[in-house]
Amino acid sequence: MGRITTTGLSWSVKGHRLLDSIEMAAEDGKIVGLLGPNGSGKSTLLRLLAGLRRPDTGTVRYDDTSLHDLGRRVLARRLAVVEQDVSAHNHVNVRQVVELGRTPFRGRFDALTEHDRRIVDAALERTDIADKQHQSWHTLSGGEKQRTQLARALAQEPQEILLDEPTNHLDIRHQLELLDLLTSLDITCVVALHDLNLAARYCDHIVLLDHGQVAAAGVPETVLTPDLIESVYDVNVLVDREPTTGTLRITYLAATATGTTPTKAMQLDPQ
Ligand SMILES: Nc1ncnc2c1ncn2[C@@H]1O[C@H](COP(=O)(O)OP(=O)(O)OP(=O)(O)O)[C@@H](O)[C@H]1O
Repeated sequence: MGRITTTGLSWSVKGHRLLDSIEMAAEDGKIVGLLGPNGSGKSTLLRLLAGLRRPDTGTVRYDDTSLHDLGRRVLARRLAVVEQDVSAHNHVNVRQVVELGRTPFRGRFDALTEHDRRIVDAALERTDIADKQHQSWHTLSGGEKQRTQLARALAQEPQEILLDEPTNHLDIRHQLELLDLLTSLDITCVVALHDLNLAARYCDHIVLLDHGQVAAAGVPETVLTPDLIESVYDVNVLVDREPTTGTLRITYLAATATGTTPTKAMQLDPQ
C-alpha cells in the first residue's frame, strides 16, 4: 500500500492563496509528475504532502489515514522526501548522509546493524555514488549531492517518495537513470519536474498546476496537449511521438506571452 490523496487542500500566506482546493491522487507504485511554471505551487504542495506545512483547509491521506492522525515516527518510516535545496550536512561523508535514512528504524543511540549496512550499500550502488562514499558531503558536485539524497531516501525503504526537481543538477545519463530507477521501484513517487519530455516518458499520471490550482490532471496524453501547455506555460509547442519508441515528444516553438517575447534589444544585431 502507498496511496497518497488530497481533498480540498488550500494554503495561504498573508492573505495570498498559494494553493487552492487541490484534489490529487497518487496511486500505489505509480509515478505522479507535478508540473507547472515557476511559482505555480509545486514545492508548496510537496511540503503539504510531507506534513511540513499545515493546510488551511483540506486533508492529505496516506492510504486511509489522514496525515494529521499519522504519528511522526510512523510517517518517517514510510515517507522519504528529497528536497530541492538540500540542507547542509557539515562534517559528514556521503555514507553518513545515506545512513541517516536508517534513523527512523533505530533507537537514538543504537549502532547500525548488519542489515542497515547492507541496505545502505545497496542504496549507494543503485544511485551510482558508492565510489564517493568516503568523500565529504560539502565537496560534492550538485548532481552528486542529488544522488546522495536519493540514496538516503532509498535507504529509508519507503512506501512513498516525494521529490522536488530531482533531476535539475543531473547530467543526461543520470537524469534517465534516476527516472528509470524510480520506475523500477515499487514505491509511490510524487515528483516535481520542469522537463515535459521526461514527464511524458516516465510519469503514469500528471498533475499540472497553474497559480496554485490544478489546471489539468491525468495520463500524459491528456495533459500534455498544445492547448493546455500554451495556456499554462505561455509557450507554443508541437506535440508528436518519437518514431522509434512512440513516446510523446514535446518540441518548444516559441514563448507566446507578451512579457516573454524577445524584444528588439535582446535580438542579435544583424550588423
Ligand atoms: N512562506 C512563503 N511566504 C510567501 N510566499 C511563499 C511562501 N512559500 C511559497 N511562496 C510563494 O508561493 C508560490 C509558489 O511557490 P513554490 O515554491 O511552491 O512554486 P514552484 O511551483 O515550486 O516553483 P519553482 O518551479 O520555481 O520551483 C511562489 O510565488 C512563492 O513565492
